[in-house]
Formats: sequence, structure tokens, C-alpha cells
Amino acid sequence: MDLKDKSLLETRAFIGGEWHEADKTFEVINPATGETITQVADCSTDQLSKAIDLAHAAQKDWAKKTGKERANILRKWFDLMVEHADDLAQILTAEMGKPLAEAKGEIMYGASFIEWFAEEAKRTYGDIIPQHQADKRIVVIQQPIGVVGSITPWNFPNAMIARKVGPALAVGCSVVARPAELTPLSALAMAVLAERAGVPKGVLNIVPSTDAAAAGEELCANSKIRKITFTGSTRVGRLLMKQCAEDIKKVSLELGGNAPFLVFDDADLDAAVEGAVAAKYRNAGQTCVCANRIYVQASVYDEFAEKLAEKVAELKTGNGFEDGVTIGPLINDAAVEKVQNHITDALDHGATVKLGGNRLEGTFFEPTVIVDVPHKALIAREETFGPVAGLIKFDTEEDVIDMANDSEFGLAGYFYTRDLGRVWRVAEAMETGIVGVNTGIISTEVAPFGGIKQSGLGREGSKYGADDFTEIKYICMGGI
Ligand SMILES: NC(=O)C1=CN([C@@H]2O[C@H](COP(=O)(O)OP(=O)(O)OC[C@H]3O[C@@H](n4cnc5c(N)ncnc54)[C@H](OP(=O)(O)O)[C@@H]3O)[C@@H](O)[C@H]2O)C=CC1
Ligand SMILES: O=C(O)[C@H](O)CS(=O)(=O)O
Repeated sequence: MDLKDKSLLETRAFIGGEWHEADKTFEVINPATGETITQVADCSTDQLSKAIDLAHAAQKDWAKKTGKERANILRKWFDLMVEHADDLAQILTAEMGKPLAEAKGEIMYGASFIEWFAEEAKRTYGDIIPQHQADKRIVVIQQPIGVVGSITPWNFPNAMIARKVGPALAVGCSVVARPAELTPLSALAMAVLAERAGVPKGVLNIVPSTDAAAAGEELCANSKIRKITFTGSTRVGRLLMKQCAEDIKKVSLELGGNAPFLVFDDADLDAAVEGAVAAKYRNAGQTCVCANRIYVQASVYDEFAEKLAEKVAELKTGNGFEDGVTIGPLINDAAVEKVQNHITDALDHGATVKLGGNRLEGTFFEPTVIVDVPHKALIAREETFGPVAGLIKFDTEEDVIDMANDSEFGLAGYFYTRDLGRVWRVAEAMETGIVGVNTGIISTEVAPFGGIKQSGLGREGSKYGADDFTEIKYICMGGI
């Protein structure tokens, strides 16, 4: 890393607006090299509980500010994130491994949520409802839910926090955030800039730790926390939801996916290949909205497979800091083993490797294309979270919709066709929260991001994104 502003590489916890060491530290490792970047404060549950107390104390005054006052501070934070985007991207690539260009894209994506909700802060509207009795008047207002607990994953260590903290702060909540152990530095750098932007002490707290379960238990059990917002696996999301039941805490869950990617025989195949590469290999396949299974109509299957393999062969695997690299390392050995398991299982079910298929040095994995994959193979049933595309052949629209929907997940789905009737039929039939039609990239702050079934609850971003951080209050005035 060659940071212009070295103070962004913060290793202490941000609690109550102060920077704190902890009794112990943990290593943050660069997944591309295996080298230790630095040591970060490994906060105790007591420190987390203290952060919750300070967030609770700060939240009331933060909520008393006008939406415009909160908006101005968020806007300043956005401006600082953009000003320091190159440094933030280097920190992100160092701790997570994604290529620098993708890391810069994530920083701008994360910043776009702060910008969007700086604007939404001024629009927490209510309602006037025509009274039901002559002497009554009815007013509905929206109020911040209070202190929010945030738990986020390693794959988007900046944007996933921004997507939660942006709306929470905009409506007047305070936040206690625990970043993933593997990638705490991006979150801490965001806090450095939040402090400079004037976010009041205690409104934002970043509490790194190595004991995720203990942190989750404290955030879910502590009654000062009124809402948990989580992005990660369905396994952990289910656990957090159970842990929040005791306190009837609101939860927002952005969980695992298993996105189908459908290519119909009337599709623009070159566009479909471009979309498949974007949807499958972004972040080395480590996103919850990655195309996880690719269904191609029989008459164009071979042509699509050839074209896709040609494009995938152009992807360059390597250290994210190297020019031209488009595929970084997977996050750890477990991730590589999951990818290898999916490939082995597919081959055991009669599939063949058309391109790649091999682990490289460290946790790098060749961008891979597998053909003749059966629908029942693991690669079509579980989230692979790696740079492997499994191609499945289909005959009819009805068949492929049934296969696409044959999953407990329902986050994103994609399809390519130029038939307008089919666009509406398939988009409406797909059991997902997000549908990409003739595009492989759907992520934007202006649209509601979220899933159905076991892919989660709630939406992030868009005009809907603040709703999960407010409570609706109905005021009935009598004796008028
Ligand atoms: N929907 C999405 O965007 C994502 C989906 N996933 C899916 O999850 C799989 C596993 O990835 P992984 O990163 O391990 O996802 P996890 O769900 O295990 O981790 C996500 C976050 O939850 C934390 N966590 C883990 N266990 C607990 C717990 N008991 N209580 C509270 N918090 C906890 C993690 O902490 P820590 O990392 O420090 O252990 C991390 O900060 C991936 O292969 C992918 O399928 C993963 C990431 C994002
Ligand atoms: O968690 C993820 O994988 C992200 O939400 C994916 S995206 O928002 O960058 O599409």
C-alpha cells in the first residue's frame, strides 16, 4: 500500500467517538500474499457493551437534529470518502484481495449510499389521515428506531457497512457495527472519515473482534439495541433472527443467494456472454448476487459455451494491486475447498471441465467453465462463492422457470431474451427479490436490494431503504 493519508490505516476501535486499544489484538492478513498487514484491536464483549451504552446515550440528541442537519454531515462524509477513494480502495484490496479497480468501484458504490441517504434524511415524511370522527385529527409520523447493531461480511467490507449506516444515521439512529474479522480495516477507515465529517461522538461505533458469536449474542441480547441489520450467510442470519426473538428486535437480513442465469435461444449471445462474465466472475465470484447456475436453451448451448469460454480465458488472475488483474484470490482455504468440492461433485454427475478447474498458488483459483452440469449437482444447489460457471442445458421456458425456482434461495436472477412477452412472463415468474433482464449487473443505491425466501428480509438502498430503520407512530388528537 502507498497511502497518501496514512492515518486512514487505523487499527483501534472507534467507541463513543474515541479511539480505543484492546487487551489483545488480531492479525489482518493480505489474502493475495499471506502477509500480515497489521494488528487490530480485538475488542472484548465489555467494550462492545460500552459502545452500545454510548450509542444509546448519543442517539437522542442525534435524532433531535433536523433531517437537514444530519444530511449535511452525511454529505460531508460522502465528499471525504470520494476525496480519499484511492486510499480506501488500497486498504480494501490489501485486506480482501479484490482487484484495485473493483475496490475503487466498491468505494464509490459504498459512498453512493451515504450520498443517497444524505438526501433521504430530508424526506422522512409522515401522513395526515382524514379523521374518523368530527372532533379527532390523525397524524402519522416516522421516528428513528433507536440503536442499531450491524454485522457485515468480508466480501464488500466498505459497501455493506455504508448500505446500513447510511440509512440508519439519516433517520436519526445510532449504530454499533462489528465488521468481519478478516476485513476490519475498511470499516475503521470509514470511521476516521466519519469523525472528520462531524458525526457526533457515539453515533457511529466500529468494534472489531475475533469472537463473532459472542458479539452477535451481545448485540441480540442487549435491550438497548432495537434493530439488527446483517449481511452474510443464511446460516448466521437464521441464528441472529432466533437470538432477536427473545427481545422482539427488528431484523434486516441480506443473506445467501443462488442466482439462476437463463439464456434463451432468441438472446443476443454476445451480450449474454458479457452479462454472464460480469454476473459470475465479479469479486472472483464472491458476491451474493453472482450468477450461481447458468441455464442455456439447447439450440444455442454449444455456441454460448464456446463464446463464454473464450471470454473467460481473457480474465487475468493475480494480486489485486497488479495492473490488468481481474480475478483476485479467494478469501481463504475454506472458500477454495468449497469451490473444489462443487467441481468434483459436478464431474461425478457427468459434467466436464471446458476451461480452468485448477487451484493455483495460495488461494487463487483459475476462472472455470464447466459444461453438461445436471440440475441436481451441488454447484446448482449451493452458493459456490467462487469463479466457476456451471452450464445446464434446458428445452422449454416452463422447464427452466421450474428449475430456476427450485431453490430455497431467492435473492437475484438474470435472463437474456429479446422477446417482450417472455421478458414479462419470466420476470414475474422468477422467485427472487431482484431480476436482471439483459444485464448481469444490478447493484445500485437507487433500487431496493434484497431477497425473498431464505435470502433474507427487508430492502437496502432506494426510497425503501430507510423504512427498516424507522418506526411509524400514529397520533390521535381528540376534543377538536
Ligand atoms: N449474502 C451475502 O452477501 C453473503 C453471503 N455469504 C455466504 O456465506 C458463506 C460463508 O461466508 P462467511 O463470510 O463465512 O459468512 P458468515 O455469515 O459466516 O459471516 C458474515 C458475518 O457474520 C459474522 N458471524 C459469523 N458467525 C456469527 C455468529 N454466530 N453471530 C454473529 N455474527 C456471526 C461473521 O464474522 P467473522 O467473519 O468475523 O466470523 C461476519 O462478520 C459464503 O460462502 C456465502 O455463501 C457470505 C458473505 C456475504
Ligand atoms: O453482499 C454482496 O455480495 C453484495 O450485496 C453484492 S452487491 O451489492 O455488490 O451486488
